[in-house]
Amino acid sequence: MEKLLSCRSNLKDVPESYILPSESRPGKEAPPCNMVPQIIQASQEFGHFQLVNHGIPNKLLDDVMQVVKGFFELPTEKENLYSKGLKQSCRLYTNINYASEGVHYWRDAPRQPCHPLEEHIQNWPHKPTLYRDVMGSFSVKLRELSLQIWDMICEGLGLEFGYFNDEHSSVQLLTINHYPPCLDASLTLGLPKHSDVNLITLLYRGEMHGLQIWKDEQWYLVEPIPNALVVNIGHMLQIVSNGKLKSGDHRVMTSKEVARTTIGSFIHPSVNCQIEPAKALVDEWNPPLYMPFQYKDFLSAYIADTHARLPPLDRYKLQ
Ligand SMILES: O=C(O)CCC(=O)C(=O)O
Ligand SMILES: [Fe+2]
Repeated sequence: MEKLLSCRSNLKDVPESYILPSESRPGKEAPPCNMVPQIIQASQEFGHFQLVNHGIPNKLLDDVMQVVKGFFELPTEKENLYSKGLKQSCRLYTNINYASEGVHYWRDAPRQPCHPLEEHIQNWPHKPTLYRDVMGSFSVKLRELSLQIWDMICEGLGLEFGYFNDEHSSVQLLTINHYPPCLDASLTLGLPKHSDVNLITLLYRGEMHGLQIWKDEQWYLVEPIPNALVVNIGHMLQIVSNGKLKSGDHRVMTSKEVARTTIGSFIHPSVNCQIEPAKALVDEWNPPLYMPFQYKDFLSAYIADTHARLPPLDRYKLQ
């Protein structure tokens, strides 16, 4: 009969019969997949990628979808948050800028600042009851994930780790995009062609179709992958990377049959942050492509340029 392992107290070596063949021993597994080159390539070619196995539990993602859908079923919560004043930090608005845009877009969107959480959460909607708990945990996890992705981007670009962990990332806005069913989806858009203005966006959109990206002069549907997050490179990251990464144009289609709800976490610089190509990426062979500016100046020029249909980065280009 075999002896119990726990009774063999004075072994000097591991008995032959326990030794695994060398290829199956622990430590011989394939090294973890290095995602850095893939992230850099996707950010250069598309300005977008999808992230799976990101560590945010599926249960939290399900809860998030439930509370945001629940929010849109509560007329009073919506009315409380609805605001025409752009100064209100946590507000529900419709379209992009209803007063000034020529054509309206088929979208309602609560927008809520969320970093640091304790400074903002008391202004968030009260209902559904779990809204603050669930969205609070989600926003913290999305921010951590954004910083992790940045570390990978820093590694890929040759920037020091934590390059963005200062006023480049001091603002985080959570936007819930709600696109109700539309009588004729061929006549409308949920959002027009745009690139996000900020540095990086993480978008959770459940399993619904609707998001398209612009590449090589045509629109491509972004296939929903269960529980994946879409990552968008924004205009500011294009500038800081001195054009090595590209902000990705995208738009949102509407649907006649179903409402679609998505949640975006937008990491912005502080309004006074100086934005410019990172010094480590500029030398005599790689001159800066953009001039320095303050983020708040970019934001006001962006609105004017969008109305005038001018590409928003052109006014900062050096060549
Ligand atoms: O809802 C989506 O699929 C995209 C939303 C988006 O592009 C945005 O909020 O900037
Ligand atoms: Fe966007």
